[in-house]
Amino acid sequence: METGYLVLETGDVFEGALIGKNKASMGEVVFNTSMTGYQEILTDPSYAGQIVTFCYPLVGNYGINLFDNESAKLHLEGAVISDLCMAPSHYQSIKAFSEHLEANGVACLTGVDTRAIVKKIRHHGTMKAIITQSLDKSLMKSFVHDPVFNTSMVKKVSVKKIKQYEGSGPHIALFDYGYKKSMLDALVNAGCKVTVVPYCTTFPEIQSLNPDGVMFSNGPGDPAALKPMLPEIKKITERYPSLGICLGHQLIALAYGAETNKLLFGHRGGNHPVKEIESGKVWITSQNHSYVVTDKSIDQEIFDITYVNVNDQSIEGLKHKKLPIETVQFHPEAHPGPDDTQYIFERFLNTIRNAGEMKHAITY
Ligand SMILES: NC(=O)CC[C@H](N)C(=O)O
Repeated sequence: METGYLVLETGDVFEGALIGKNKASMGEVVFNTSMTGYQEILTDPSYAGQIVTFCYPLVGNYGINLFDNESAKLHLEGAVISDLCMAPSHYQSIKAFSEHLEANGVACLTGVDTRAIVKKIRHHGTMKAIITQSLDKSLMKSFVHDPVFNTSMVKKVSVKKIKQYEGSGPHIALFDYGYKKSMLDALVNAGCKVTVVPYCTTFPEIQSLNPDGVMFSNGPGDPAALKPMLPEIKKITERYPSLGICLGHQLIALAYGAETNKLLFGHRGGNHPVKEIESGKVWITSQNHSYVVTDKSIDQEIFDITYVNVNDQSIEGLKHKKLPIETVQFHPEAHPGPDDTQYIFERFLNTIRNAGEMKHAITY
């Protein structure tokens, strides 16, 4: 293995061993506190443009299997690991983490003090970083010119054409902003027919599919980058029972006039406690996001706040007061992390079953 470096925007340099892609890789450095689930994290499209620091010290010990991919590709820009296991042991393992990254051209720096990196991120916030083989000065200049931080990555990860999955239950249009397969699985396993649609699908295009409900998926980047789509999202949610998850939640809130802001270092992990306001119950949730809906920007004439984060009181869920629209910031589909909040999918499907008459409530 060759020597490599993680260089942060602050100028801090961490030396380690480089595997995967041997040239420079740039992204926004974030950290994830999950103890397992590295394969799901590698393939979650919401990590596009990011370098993920794994907080759990041992990664790769159970290898890579055929079942845990959340999408067909690895989307992250790079991985930073304390202790990478090169000889995995698990009956389902088909290859090692290092082989998987090498085959997919993703840079990985291992043998670094990830605790020190996490401390930097917690203090300065998520920031630009490079995984590199050389400490060439010209590389550092590219921090200033990185397009990744200015454009929407949703376009890159979304399907280009609609894709259908047959089922005998309700028909759901699933907006693909970079959806995780577990989200599709939750619907298909419940018997739904699912039509996955590109991120830029308009209201008339959704109407022509005649769905019973619409789901707005997770996805990478700043939700504000999808501003041109907000009027369409508003019309769609006024017409069809809707569920928004993570980026989908943020977009629905924006469409109804709320604002989003960026947390200092986000929530990424498998044990984020979230309080359900109505029942007072605390659910342990899977999370992966930087942005949140700004609480003061929510019009409480339009939305009830349904969930809040126990650690920082940030908004974790909304419910429209009149229309069947529900949104959650966390990931009920889990993978990785606990599936305690899977009931949100069941509730959505029950809402659809009870909402038949609403179809004609608002017409255009
Ligand atoms: N997982 C997601 O959908 C993330 C949403 C958004 N990209 C954020 O970071 O907040």
